[in-house]
Amino acid sequence: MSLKLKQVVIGLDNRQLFEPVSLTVAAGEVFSLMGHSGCGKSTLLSFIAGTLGEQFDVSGDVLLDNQSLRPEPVEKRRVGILFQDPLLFPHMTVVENLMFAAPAGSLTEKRQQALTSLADIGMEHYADFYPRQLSGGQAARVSLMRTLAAKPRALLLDEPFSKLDRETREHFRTLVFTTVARRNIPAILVTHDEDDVADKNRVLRLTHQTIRC
Ligand SMILES: Nc1ncnc2c1ncn2[C@@H]1O[C@H](COP(=O)(O)OP(=O)(O)OP(=O)(O)O)[C@@H](O)[C@H]1O
Repeated sequence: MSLKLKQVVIGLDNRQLFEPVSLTVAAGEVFSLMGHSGCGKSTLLSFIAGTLGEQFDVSGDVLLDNQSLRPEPVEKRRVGILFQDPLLFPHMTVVENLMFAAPAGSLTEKRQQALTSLADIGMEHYADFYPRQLSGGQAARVSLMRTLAAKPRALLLDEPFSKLDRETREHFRTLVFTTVARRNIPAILVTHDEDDVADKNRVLRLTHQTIRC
Protein backbone atom coordinates (compact mmCIF):
# COMPACT_ATOMS: atom_id res chain seq x y z
CA MET A 1 0.00 0.00 0.00
CA SER A 2 1.61 3.29 -1.06
CA LEU A 3 0.30 6.85 -0.94
CA LYS A 4 0.98 9.01 -3.99
CA LEU A 5 0.45 12.68 -4.70
CA LYS A 6 0.56 13.64 -8.36
CA GLN A 7 1.08 17.26 -9.33
CA VAL A 8 -1.17 18.54 -6.55
CA VAL A 9 -1.87 22.27 -6.72
CA ILE A 10 -4.19 24.02 -4.26
CA GLY A 11 -5.48 27.54 -4.82
CA LEU A 12 -7.23 29.94 -2.49
CA ASP A 13 -8.62 33.38 -3.40
CA ASN A 14 -6.93 33.24 -6.82
CA ARG A 15 -3.55 32.49 -5.28
CA GLN A 16 -1.67 29.22 -5.51
CA LEU A 17 -0.56 28.10 -2.01
CA PHE A 18 2.55 26.10 -2.95
CA GLU A 19 4.48 24.75 -5.91
CA PRO A 20 3.00 21.55 -7.43
CA VAL A 21 3.57 18.56 -5.12
CA SER A 22 4.38 15.06 -6.35
CA LEU A 23 5.62 12.38 -3.98
CA THR A 24 5.27 8.71 -3.11
CA VAL A 25 5.18 7.40 0.46
CA ALA A 26 5.86 3.69 0.85
CA ALA A 27 4.02 1.36 3.23
CA GLY A 28 5.56 1.58 6.70
CA GLU A 29 7.31 4.88 5.95
CA VAL A 30 6.88 8.23 7.70
CA PHE A 31 7.45 11.01 5.14
CA SER A 32 7.91 14.51 6.57
CA LEU A 33 6.36 17.74 5.34
CA MET A 34 7.86 21.04 6.49
CA GLY A 35 7.60 24.70 5.53
CA HIS A 36 6.75 27.94 7.24
CA SER A 37 3.47 28.87 8.75
CA GLY A 38 0.60 29.32 6.32
CA CYS A 39 2.25 27.66 3.32
CA GLY A 40 -0.47 25.02 3.16
CA LYS A 41 0.75 21.90 5.01
CA SER A 42 -2.50 21.27 6.91
CA THR A 43 -4.48 22.15 3.79
CA LEU A 44 -2.58 19.48 1.85
CA LEU A 45 -3.42 16.91 4.56
CA SER A 46 -7.11 17.93 4.39
CA PHE A 47 -7.00 17.36 0.64
CA ILE A 48 -5.67 13.82 1.20
CA ALA A 49 -8.22 13.08 3.93
CA GLY A 50 -11.08 14.45 1.85
CA THR A 51 -12.06 17.23 4.25
CA LEU A 52 -10.93 20.24 2.22
CA GLY A 53 -13.46 23.10 2.14
CA GLU A 54 -15.09 24.21 -1.08
CA GLN A 55 -13.29 27.56 -0.98
CA PHE A 56 -10.12 25.81 -2.22
CA ASP A 57 -9.45 25.06 -5.91
CA VAL A 58 -7.58 21.82 -6.46
CA SER A 59 -5.89 20.07 -9.34
CA GLY A 60 -3.82 16.90 -9.37
CA ASP A 61 -4.54 13.58 -7.73
CA VAL A 62 -4.02 11.52 -4.57
CA LEU A 63 -3.76 7.75 -4.91
CA LEU A 64 -3.75 4.97 -2.36
CA ASP A 65 -2.59 1.65 -3.71
CA ASN A 66 -2.70 3.22 -7.19
CA GLN A 67 -6.42 4.09 -6.88
CA SER A 68 -7.52 7.69 -6.87
CA LEU A 69 -9.09 8.82 -3.59
CA ARG A 70 -10.63 11.92 -5.13
CA PRO A 71 -13.98 10.31 -6.02
CA GLU A 72 -14.23 8.72 -2.55
CA PRO A 73 -16.10 10.45 0.29
CA VAL A 74 -14.22 10.95 3.59
CA GLU A 75 -15.66 7.87 5.32
CA LYS A 76 -14.67 5.55 2.46
CA ARG A 77 -11.07 6.78 2.21
CA ARG A 78 -10.05 5.23 5.53
CA VAL A 79 -7.29 7.76 6.08
CA GLY A 80 -6.59 8.39 9.78
CA ILE A 81 -5.50 11.77 11.17
CA LEU A 82 -3.77 12.75 14.40
CA PHE A 83 -3.71 16.42 15.41
CA GLN A 84 -1.82 18.49 18.01
CA ASP A 85 -4.66 17.97 20.46
CA PRO A 86 -5.88 14.45 21.18
CA LEU A 87 -9.34 13.87 19.75
CA LEU A 88 -11.19 12.01 22.49
CA PHE A 89 -14.83 12.33 23.50
CA PRO A 90 -14.78 13.83 27.02
CA HIS A 91 -17.97 12.07 28.16
CA MET A 92 -16.69 8.60 27.24
CA THR A 93 -14.14 6.54 29.12
CA VAL A 94 -10.89 5.53 27.46
CA VAL A 95 -12.20 2.08 26.53
CA GLU A 96 -15.50 3.54 25.24
CA ASN A 97 -13.57 5.99 23.05
CA LEU A 98 -11.65 3.11 21.48
CA MET A 99 -14.77 0.96 21.05
CA PHE A 100 -16.61 3.85 19.39
CA ALA A 101 -13.90 4.09 16.71
CA ALA A 102 -13.96 0.38 15.80
CA PRO A 103 -15.78 -0.11 12.50
CA ALA A 104 -17.28 -3.59 13.06
CA GLY A 105 -17.79 -6.44 15.50
CA SER A 106 -19.93 -7.22 18.55
CA LEU A 107 -19.62 -5.11 21.70
CA THR A 108 -17.65 -7.92 23.35
CA GLU A 109 -15.21 -8.10 20.41
CA LYS A 110 -14.83 -4.32 20.32
CA ARG A 111 -14.14 -4.22 24.05
CA GLN A 112 -11.58 -7.01 23.78
CA GLN A 113 -9.80 -5.25 20.87
CA ALA A 114 -9.83 -1.98 22.80
CA LEU A 115 -8.32 -3.62 25.90
CA THR A 116 -5.65 -5.33 23.77
CA SER A 117 -4.64 -2.04 22.18
CA LEU A 118 -4.48 -0.41 25.63
CA ALA A 119 -2.21 -3.24 26.79
CA ASP A 120 0.00 -2.57 23.71
CA ILE A 121 0.66 0.93 25.03
CA GLY A 122 0.94 -0.13 28.67
CA MET A 123 -2.38 1.53 29.61
CA GLU A 124 -4.67 -1.39 30.40
CA HIS A 125 -5.29 0.02 33.88
CA TYR A 126 -6.68 3.25 32.43
CA ALA A 127 -9.63 1.65 30.57
CA ASP A 128 -12.27 3.23 32.81
CA PHE A 129 -10.60 6.64 33.15
CA TYR A 130 -12.06 9.71 31.45
CA PRO A 131 -9.83 11.76 29.08
CA ARG A 132 -9.59 14.60 31.65
CA GLN A 133 -7.91 12.17 34.06
CA LEU A 134 -5.03 11.44 31.64
CA SER A 135 -1.69 13.21 31.25
CA GLY A 136 -0.89 14.81 27.88
CA GLY A 137 1.30 11.87 26.86
CA GLN A 138 -1.29 9.29 27.91
CA ALA A 139 -4.05 11.13 26.01
CA ALA A 140 -1.79 11.26 22.93
CA ARG A 141 -1.22 7.50 23.08
CA VAL A 142 -4.94 6.75 23.48
CA SER A 143 -5.69 9.13 20.61
CA LEU A 144 -3.23 7.20 18.40
CA MET A 145 -4.95 3.93 19.33
CA ARG A 146 -8.36 5.47 18.67
CA THR A 147 -7.25 6.50 15.18
CA LEU A 148 -5.83 3.02 14.55
CA ALA A 149 -9.00 1.32 15.83
CA ALA A 150 -10.70 2.50 12.63
CA LYS A 151 -8.12 0.44 10.69
CA PRO A 152 -6.84 3.30 8.50
CA ARG A 153 -5.05 2.50 5.24
CA ALA A 154 -2.82 5.59 5.64
CA LEU A 155 -2.00 7.95 8.51
CA LEU A 156 -1.71 11.75 8.47
CA LEU A 157 0.11 13.33 11.40
CA ASP A 158 -0.51 17.08 11.81
CA GLU A 159 2.09 18.18 14.40
CA PRO A 160 1.00 15.50 16.90
CA PHE A 161 4.16 15.93 19.03
CA SER A 162 4.27 19.71 19.28
CA LYS A 163 2.44 20.14 22.60
CA LEU A 164 4.30 17.42 24.49
CA ASP A 165 7.31 18.00 26.75
CA ARG A 166 10.67 16.75 25.46
CA GLU A 167 10.78 13.34 27.13
CA THR A 168 7.13 12.49 26.42
CA ARG A 169 7.59 13.73 22.90
CA GLU A 170 10.50 11.38 22.19
CA HIS A 171 8.62 8.45 23.67
CA PHE A 172 5.45 9.18 21.69
CA ARG A 173 7.41 9.81 18.47
CA THR A 174 9.06 6.40 18.78
CA LEU A 175 5.66 4.79 19.41
CA VAL A 176 4.16 6.45 16.31
CA PHE A 177 7.09 5.52 14.05
CA THR A 178 7.21 1.88 15.20
CA THR A 179 3.41 1.59 14.91
CA VAL A 180 3.45 2.87 11.32
CA ALA A 181 6.20 0.36 10.46
CA ARG A 182 4.43 -2.52 12.22
CA ARG A 183 1.05 -1.76 10.62
CA ASN A 184 2.83 -1.29 7.29
CA ILE A 185 0.83 1.78 6.27
CA PRO A 186 2.16 4.98 4.67
CA ALA A 187 2.25 8.10 6.88
CA ILE A 188 2.84 11.82 6.29
CA LEU A 189 4.06 13.91 9.22
CA VAL A 190 3.71 17.69 9.29
CA THR A 191 6.24 19.23 11.64
CA HIS A 192 8.20 22.41 12.35
CA ASP A 193 10.89 20.50 14.23
CA GLU A 194 13.86 18.87 12.44
CA ASP A 195 14.16 16.44 15.39
CA ASP A 196 10.80 14.91 14.43
CA VAL A 197 11.97 13.96 10.93
CA ALA A 198 12.10 10.16 10.67
CA ASP A 199 14.41 10.06 7.64
CA LYS A 200 16.37 13.18 6.69
CA ASN A 201 16.25 12.09 3.04
CA ARG A 202 12.48 11.85 3.03
CA VAL A 203 11.36 15.42 3.64
CA LEU A 204 9.51 17.87 1.45
CA ARG A 205 9.79 21.56 2.28
CA LEU A 206 6.72 23.28 0.88
CA THR A 207 7.54 26.67 -0.52
CA HIS A 208 5.16 29.59 -0.72
CA GLN A 209 3.85 30.31 -4.14
CA THR A 210 2.91 33.91 -4.79
CA ILE A 211 1.95 33.47 -8.42
CA ARG A 212 -1.66 34.35 -9.18
CA CYS A 213 -3.54 31.37 -10.65
N1 LIG B 1 -10.85 26.97 6.34
C1 LIG B 1 -10.12 27.90 5.72
N2 LIG B 1 -10.72 28.88 5.04
C2 LIG B 1 -10.00 29.83 4.39
N3 LIG B 1 -8.66 29.86 4.38
C3 LIG B 1 -8.02 28.90 5.03
C4 LIG B 1 -8.70 27.87 5.75
N4 LIG B 1 -7.78 27.03 6.29
C5 LIG B 1 -6.59 27.54 5.97
N5 LIG B 1 -6.72 28.65 5.21
C6 LIG B 1 -5.62 29.44 4.64
O1 LIG B 1 -4.88 28.56 3.81
C7 LIG B 1 -3.50 28.86 3.90
C8 LIG B 1 -2.74 27.61 4.34
O2 LIG B 1 -3.08 27.29 5.69
P1 LIG B 1 -2.54 25.97 6.40
O3 LIG B 1 -3.23 25.90 7.73
O4 LIG B 1 -2.67 24.82 5.47
O5 LIG B 1 -0.99 26.31 6.59
P2 LIG B 1 0.11 25.51 7.40
O6 LIG B 1 1.30 25.43 6.50
O7 LIG B 1 -0.44 24.22 7.89
O8 LIG B 1 0.40 26.52 8.60
P3 LIG B 1 0.92 26.25 10.11
O9 LIG B 1 2.33 25.73 10.00
O10 LIG B 1 0.83 27.59 10.75
O11 LIG B 1 -0.03 25.23 10.74
C9 LIG B 1 -3.36 30.03 4.87
O12 LIG B 1 -3.28 31.21 4.08
C10 LIG B 1 -4.63 29.98 5.67
O13 LIG B 1 -5.01 31.26 6.09
